[in-house]
Amino acid sequence: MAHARRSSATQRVLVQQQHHILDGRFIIRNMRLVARRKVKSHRSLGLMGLQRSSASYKQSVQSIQRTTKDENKGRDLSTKTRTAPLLSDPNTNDPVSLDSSYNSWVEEHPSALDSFDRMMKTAKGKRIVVFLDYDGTLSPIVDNPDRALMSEEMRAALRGVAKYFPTAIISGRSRDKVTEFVKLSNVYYAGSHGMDIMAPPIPVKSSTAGNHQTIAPHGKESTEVLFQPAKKFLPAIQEIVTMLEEKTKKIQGVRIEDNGFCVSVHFRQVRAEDYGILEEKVKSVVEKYPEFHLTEGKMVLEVRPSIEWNKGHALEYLLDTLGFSNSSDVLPLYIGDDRSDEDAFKVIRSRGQGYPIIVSSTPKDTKASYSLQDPSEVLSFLLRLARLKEASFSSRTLKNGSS
Ligand SMILES: O=P(O)(O)OC[C@H]1O[C@H](O[C@H]2O[C@H](CO)[C@@H](O)[C@H](O)[C@H]2O)[C@H](O)[C@@H](O)[C@@H]1O
Repeated sequence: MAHARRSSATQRVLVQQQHHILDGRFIIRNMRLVARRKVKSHRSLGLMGLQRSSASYKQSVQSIQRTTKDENKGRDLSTKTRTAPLLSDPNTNDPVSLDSSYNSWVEEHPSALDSFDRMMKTAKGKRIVVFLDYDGTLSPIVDNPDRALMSEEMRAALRGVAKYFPTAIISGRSRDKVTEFVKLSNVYYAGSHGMDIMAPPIPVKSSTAGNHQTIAPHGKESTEVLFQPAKKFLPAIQEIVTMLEEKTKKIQGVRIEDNGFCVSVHFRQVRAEDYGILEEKVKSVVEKYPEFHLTEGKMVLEVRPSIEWNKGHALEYLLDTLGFSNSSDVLPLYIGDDRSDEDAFKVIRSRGQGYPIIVSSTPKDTKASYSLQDPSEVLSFLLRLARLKEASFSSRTLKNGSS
């Protein structure tokens, strides 16, 4: 029984590792490594009876090369051709026909770049508020979470967007970490999947914040306040971090990341055969804390306090604090790549206004309406968004100047 459980866990991690390889395809300096791993993964999948044709393997390597070359040029890639990536069904592990499955998924979740003009037409007269996830959205997925740096181009594009639209980043990272990565003062930051928000001090609807209080960290004069609905769990979280470090220290490749109000257990560099034992160890820690639960992200297990608060709540909270609680003409736009972003997608859907956009190069079950393939497409989208305002801003200035 335990063996069966472990081998299905091992299969799952192999599939995730295969997807990780796709995630890693944006990193130019890792290109060779990625290609080598693909060969390795190709072999492992072959051992599992998941043979893939060498033609499709070649096609995937060519696709990696094409993408990295494009990124090298560092230009607006909004017009680049979308190539269907390599894929196996994450539920069944069966190889799937790449072009057909990806293309039919894109029909249901059209490219936000291709749909840009239409989206902006609908947005006319409405106030766009931009929400972004960090990892896998603003920065490419990499092996070492401490090295998930945002490019200077992305930073400049984000700065441009934030100049014209209220902009917030809602990340699973600790707020300090994501602030340190992004380094921009004109955006709002929410860390720990929205459980740690630095927001404007405008009173929020009681329905959004519940009984949770805000704190002005810099005294009365502060222009921002802290909202931390999971504060009471901090001592337990510290215990959990220590316990996880202790219990997993013998498993090669594990990384424990203290994200403030939640904890990440990274297994991206753990050998597939060790995943089962790691999962058991993590579960045995979480079982000791009934007020916590386990969730899964991209090759990461996350321990979170069981409070009714997620990225969706954080989005609503920020809209309120930004002064849009009763506004019918606000248009939230959320771009994210991971499972926790689905909570924000759902909120936008239920509001019946706004654009939930998923970043994915593989078909996925999602509540998002639009898609972008990877962070390079996110960059193109942000550049277009900023340019749109810049253009209308300068034409208005010209008009005013000439009259
Ligand atoms: O909500 P996010 O900002 O997307 O944060 C979710 C997790 O992101 C980070 O992990 C992911 O990115 C790493 C760096 O590319 C990668 O190594 C890891 O496998 C991914 O899961 C972050 O390190 C986690 O703590 C966040 O929970």
